[in-house]
Order: sequence, then structure tokens, then C-alpha cells
Amino acid sequence: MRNNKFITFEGIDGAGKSTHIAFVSKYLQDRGIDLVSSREPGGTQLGEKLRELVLHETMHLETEALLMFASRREHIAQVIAPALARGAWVISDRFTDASFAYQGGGRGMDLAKLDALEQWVHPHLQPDLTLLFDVPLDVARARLDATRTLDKFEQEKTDFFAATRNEYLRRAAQFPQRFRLVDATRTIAEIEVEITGILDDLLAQR
Ligand SMILES: Nc1ncnc2c1ncn2[C@@H]1O[C@H](COP(=O)(O)OP(=O)(O)OP(=O)(O)O)[C@@H](O)[C@H]1O
Ligand SMILES: Cc1cn([C@H]2C[C@H](O)[C@@H](COP(=O)(O)O)O2)c(=O)[nH]c1=O
Repeated sequence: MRNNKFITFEGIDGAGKSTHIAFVSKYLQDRGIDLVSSREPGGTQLGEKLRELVLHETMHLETEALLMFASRREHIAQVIAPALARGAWVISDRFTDASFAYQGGGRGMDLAKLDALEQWVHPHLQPDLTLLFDVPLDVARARLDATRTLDKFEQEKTDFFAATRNEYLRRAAQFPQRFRLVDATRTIAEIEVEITGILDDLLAQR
């Protein structure tokens, strides 16, 4: 078993992932961890080009899923697998749970097809820890509206995000050994206290 960890951050848009990734990166690096921080879709030159397409172009839902997994395949080959192999920790802003939540839950794509893609692209790789930042839809929407121009996903309606959130919660219940459900309605400082405890447990396992 390797000592270095692969940590993923998940949640509906506006839940606060990016905010907490910055905190986690600093916390781990301050403790001497060799850390690679990345994101999906994206994380490689090709992946970032695919990201531009999937976040801004209208397309068939299966095309969207395939592009997410294409970006992921490249991300694993170029970034995640080499980093884990040399002993670095990897944190990724989203991974395959997002495909199940957004393409499966949100868009209603057959989950069996997503299972098949997962088996194809990373049959043996799973995160050691997945932090799922959970907030009600109105809270996420208010946070997004206050900050930025919305992309294709962020412009989706309430029903889409309700189904996306439900699928995230279903997967958290299905894989309790790696998911930690974080109540992201609390203040950033309160959430950081909880995350610190989770990270300290991981660091103690080394
Ligand atoms: N716990 C919190 N309380 C209040 N505001 C928060 C909290 N967490 C994040 N925010 C604010 O909400 C906004 C969205 O946060 P952030 O960009 O981290 O979300 P995100 O989940 O990464 O979104 P996306 O998935 O769309 O990139 C930011 O302005 C951030 O400062
Ligand atoms: C990996 C992945 C992502 N998505 C969606 C989820 C978000 O709306 C965007 C990425 O934007 P973020 O601000 O960087 O979170 O892409 C998806 O639908 N399916 C996926 O597999």
C-alpha cells in the first residue's frame, strides 16, 4: 500500500471546493508534503482545451461524458499516475464522481455506461479520500451569482442541480470508506477546522 494519497474535491458548483483546495494545499505543503494540485476537466494542455469545449459548447450528453473521460484519461496518464508513482500526493478539483453526478444525475445518462467508462479509463485507480462539499441549491446559487460569469453547467436550472446533488449523496452513501461529507453551509473557518482533523488523520497514517 502506498503512503501518499490521492484526494478529490467534489460538490455542486458554488459549494466552495476551490476555496478549500487552496487551504488544503497550503496545509499539506506546510507539513512538507510533495503535492501536485490539479483539476478536471483539464489538468493537462489537451485537457484544458477539452475543458473549453465542454464548458462552453452545446453537445449530446454522451459526447459530453466521453470528453470528460478523454480529459481524465490524459490527466491520469500525464499527471496523476506519474505523481503517485514518485510518491507525491495528488489533489484534484473533481474526478469521476463528477461524471456520475453531472452526466448521470444531472443529465440522466445511463449509469451503467458511466460504470463502463470508469472501468475502461481507470479500472484500478480510486481516490483515497473524497471530500464532498454539500450545500442546498439556493446557497450555491447565491454564492455563484455574487462572483462570476456563469459557464454552461452553472447556467443549468434547479432540477439539474437537485439531481446532481442527489447523485453525489447517493455515491457518498455507496462508498463510505472514501467519502467525507462536509456541511459546506458553515463558515469557511468552521469548515477548515473539520478539514484539518481529516487531514491530520491522513498524515498520521504515513
Ligand atoms: N463556507 C462559505 N461561506 C461563505 N462563502 C463561501 C463559502 N465557501 C465559499 N464561499 C464563497 O463562494 C464563492 C464560490 O466558492 P468556490 O469558487 O470555492 O466554489 P466552487 O465549489 O469551487 O465552485 P465551482 O465548482 O463552480 O468552481 C466564492 O466567492 C467563495 O468565497
Ligand atoms: C470533471 C467533471 C466536471 N463536470 C462539470 C462540473 C462543473 O460544472 C464543470 C467544471 O467546473 P469547475 O468550476 O472547475 O468545477 O464541469 C462534469 O459535468 N463532469 C465531469 O466529469
